[in-house]
Amino acid sequence: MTNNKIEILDKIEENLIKIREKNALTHCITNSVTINDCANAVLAIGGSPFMAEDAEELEEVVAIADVLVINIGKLSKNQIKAMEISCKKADETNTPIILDPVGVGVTELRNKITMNLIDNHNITAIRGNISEVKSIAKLSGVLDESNTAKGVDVNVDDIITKQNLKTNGELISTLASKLNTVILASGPIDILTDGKTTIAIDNGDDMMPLITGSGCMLSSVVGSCIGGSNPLEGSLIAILAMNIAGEKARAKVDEKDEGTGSFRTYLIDYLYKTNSESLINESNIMIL
Ligand SMILES: Nc1ncnc2c1ncn2[C@@H]1O[C@H](COP(=O)(O)OP(=O)(O)OP(=O)(O)O)[C@@H](O)[C@H]1O
Ligand SMILES: Cc1ncsc1CCO
Ligand SMILES: [Mg+2]
Repeated sequence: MTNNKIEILDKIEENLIKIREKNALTHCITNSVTINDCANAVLAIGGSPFMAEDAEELEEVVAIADVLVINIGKLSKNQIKAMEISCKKADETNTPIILDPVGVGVTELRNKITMNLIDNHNITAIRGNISEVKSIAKLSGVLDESNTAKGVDVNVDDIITKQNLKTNGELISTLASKLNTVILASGPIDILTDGKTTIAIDNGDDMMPLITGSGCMLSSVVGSCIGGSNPLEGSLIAILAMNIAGEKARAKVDEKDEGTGSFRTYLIDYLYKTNSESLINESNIMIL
């Protein structure tokens, strides 16, 4: 991708058309807490969700899928096996794999599963909160020490701010190069990088972390967008679509004096209403 902001924004319209035309079959192995929100988010952006995880059918599912999303939020023995079978098949069929390493750093099991997936398969993109991304940096030998996430939530000491943006950008870019993958680290400001181009995205709303699964939904939407375009540009559309939908959903709940339950519904509504004009005009991105 170019490092020119105008050229990056110029590609949004054609990529969003491609994503909608492709209607990428998005195979998700994900946690049961937010699985329904993920399926609805995929439909809203223009993908086609397929949540399958029984070993018996997985090779057939991956063979027809455009993209595979792996979310380790609520692991079970069956799911771990499903992830291994699906990723092995996805490597054979060159199907992009998106990894959401929920809670990596918090338990040994999550560390083991995450690093097994990263070390043994072609991961196209990793989407996690900044604590999760830093934990992977530590496990990969790119960072000496890291805080741990608070369960599935970011550690407050890690939150991306204007002050630590450059340092975080450099760290995540180094990690992306080392792992040969795109990384999208989320928070109040998000950082997206493939190791060559690094973009900060300052959109979204502080109500987003107050509903469960805004990150899981984002990872699934990243999957559909990558399946319909390409890793870096697809991830950029996904994060802009989610965060601008978040901003509009917040304005709507404030206007109607509502709360987080309604916010969750409006988030899907505005994801569905995503259009390139608003992604371009309302985006607040900076090339690092
Ligand atoms: N304080 C904030 N202000 C604006 N946007 C935010 C804020 N916190 C998170 N977001 C947005 O919310 C979405 C999810 O990011 P977050 O870092 O909370 O993911 P997560 O911790 O993996 O979530 P979960 O595991 O609950 O699904 C991203 O689109 C991110 O940009
Ligand atoms: C709350 C929760 N617990 C395991 S997965 C999940 C969804 C948000 O990541
Ligand atoms: Mg998460």
